[in-house]
Amino acid sequence: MTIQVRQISKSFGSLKALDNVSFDVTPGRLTGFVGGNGAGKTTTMRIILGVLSQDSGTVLTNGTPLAAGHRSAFGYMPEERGLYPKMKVREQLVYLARLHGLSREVATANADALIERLELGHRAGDPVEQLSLGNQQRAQVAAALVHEPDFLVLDEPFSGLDPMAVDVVLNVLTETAERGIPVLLSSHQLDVVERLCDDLVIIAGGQIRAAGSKDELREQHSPPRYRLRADDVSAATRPGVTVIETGPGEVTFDSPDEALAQSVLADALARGAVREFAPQRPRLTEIFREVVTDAAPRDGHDDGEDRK
Ligand SMILES: Nc1ncnc2c1ncn2[C@@H]1O[C@H](COP(=O)(O)OP(=O)(O)OP(=O)(O)O)[C@@H](O)[C@H]1O
Repeated sequence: MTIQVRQISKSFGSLKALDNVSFDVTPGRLTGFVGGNGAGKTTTMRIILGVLSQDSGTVLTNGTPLAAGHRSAFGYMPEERGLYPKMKVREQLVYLARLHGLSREVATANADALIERLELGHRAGDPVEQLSLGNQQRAQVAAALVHEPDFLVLDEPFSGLDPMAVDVVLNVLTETAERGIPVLLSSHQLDVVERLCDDLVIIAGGQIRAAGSKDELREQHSPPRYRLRADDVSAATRPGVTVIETGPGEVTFDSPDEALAQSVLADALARGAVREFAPQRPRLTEIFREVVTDAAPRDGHDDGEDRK
């Protein structure tokens, strides 16, 4: 099942929080939804989940507009979280799964499996409010998954987690995606998203600035730049090639096409040993900066701090 967000717009008074937002969340892949404070991530997720209504636009699954009933099969980890603080972790997970119509046996089996996968076994009998924030967050992830959702939406699932907890949660999300469930997660931690996600959607000022697979985005936004480390790097000095940086035994250059870059490599090989030849791909942080600063902020769009 592919989730298709199509031309969603939403205003709060005079503030246009979302402006014609469109993107896909594909099964089997982790899609990272990235943007700064107030960019529109939570608003988009709430609209997908049906807890907030859009002014215009549609959310579709495989081409069919989403019906309210279908959304009950979604899993959601809201930004404001949402577990009952006084209820014990295991009891609460079983309860939530039962609310979605699962039998006691299946609900219990799912809860126990998630408790184990998220390494919460030692706290399963404690009320949520007694857990550390990181463990509460793991419990939230379990709550979003315990009823076997067919689409998973997580608002900032990694914020406040230590690196080991990030890995534990990530493994669970990757397994979920591998079972064919589309997973959309928002984050402002670009390094984490870069490591974890297959697809990216970049939003700023309520508009989608870039979307696609991590590799596609790197490809689209990379300058045609190469790095060569070799005995003799003088091959890069030739018409059509722009040398960006050079040092003993190494050179970074831009070449307008792959064939010309390959001829630099062939030449360098003819002259001696080549230790490295590779295209230089930009990091996500660089792409993000490029696509987000490309567009000036629009009137009335704040940084989201006033509401928090
Ligand atoms: N209920 C609301 N009433 C008024 N303005 C709102 C409301 N919800 C969101 N906004 C505004 O809409 C814009 C988008 O907010 P949103 O929470 O979707 O951003 P975000 O990308 O999730 O940001 P953050 O990372 O800070 O949570 C912000 O300017 C915010 O102040």
